[in-house]
Amino acid sequence: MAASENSSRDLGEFSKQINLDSVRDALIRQEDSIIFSLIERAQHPYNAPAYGNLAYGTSLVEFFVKEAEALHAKAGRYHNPEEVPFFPEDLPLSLIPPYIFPPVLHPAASSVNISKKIWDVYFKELLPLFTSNGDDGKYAPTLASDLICLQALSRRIHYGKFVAEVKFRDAPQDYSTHIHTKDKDALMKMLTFERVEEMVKKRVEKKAKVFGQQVTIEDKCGEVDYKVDPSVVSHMYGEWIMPLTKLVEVEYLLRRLD
Ligand SMILES: O=C(O)C(=O)C[C@]1(C(=O)O)C=C[C@@H](O)C=C1
Repeated sequence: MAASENSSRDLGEFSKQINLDSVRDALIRQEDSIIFSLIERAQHPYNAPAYGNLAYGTSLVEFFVKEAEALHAKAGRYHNPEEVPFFPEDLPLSLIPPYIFPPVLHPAASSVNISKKIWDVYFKELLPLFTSNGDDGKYAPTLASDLICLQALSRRIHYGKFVAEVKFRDAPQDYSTHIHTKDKDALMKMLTFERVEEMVKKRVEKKAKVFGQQVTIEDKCGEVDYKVDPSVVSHMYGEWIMPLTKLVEVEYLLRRLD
């Protein structure tokens, strides 16, 4: 749909329809993208030379992601408030007319960007957990897979802005008290649902089992070999993906009354 086709009435309606169930549904859907992206990346070993510094001070991965983001920016990817670039500096302008996204978030949302943290966590913590040691020399497909992983993780984690927005709308008075006093711990406590987090960890483990099985025509008995260890996926969610989503939620809420 072209920009001119989304009427302001439709945009307003959408903004009102979003609720905790719908944002949680979006997070559940994004689990599929994350798990498939990990499975794709796990086809290759760690491939350290893709991440080391090149002679002129950058790495192959940095070059690859910057160039890809420049192309995506020209195609309008970052008009979408769900998409946050890793290298926002010097991105080219979009060549296509902007699609007008429903104005769900507070304008200060655009200043919430934890891409650098996500980048560090992905390369230092996550990648070594789900790739084997070694170097197959196939750096182009490796980096293409890294890009998809990074984008899926970033979209999920920054989606915390939408989650925080619906939580704020559901209890504006309670959140405002802690926002005024900048009480990060109280905000973190208010937005945390341990029971939901346990469900997320169990579900992603199950999805990793279903999506990561070798499918054969004959039924096989015995040990199943998974493409990515399902318990590692659950661990990643518990240790990094959900905590970073909550960090985004807190950062967004702190700016919600600006
Ligand atoms: O579902 C929520 O309420 C969220 O805030 C999302 C999320 C998550 O990252 O999955 C984060 C915090 C909650 O404790 C539970 C789950």
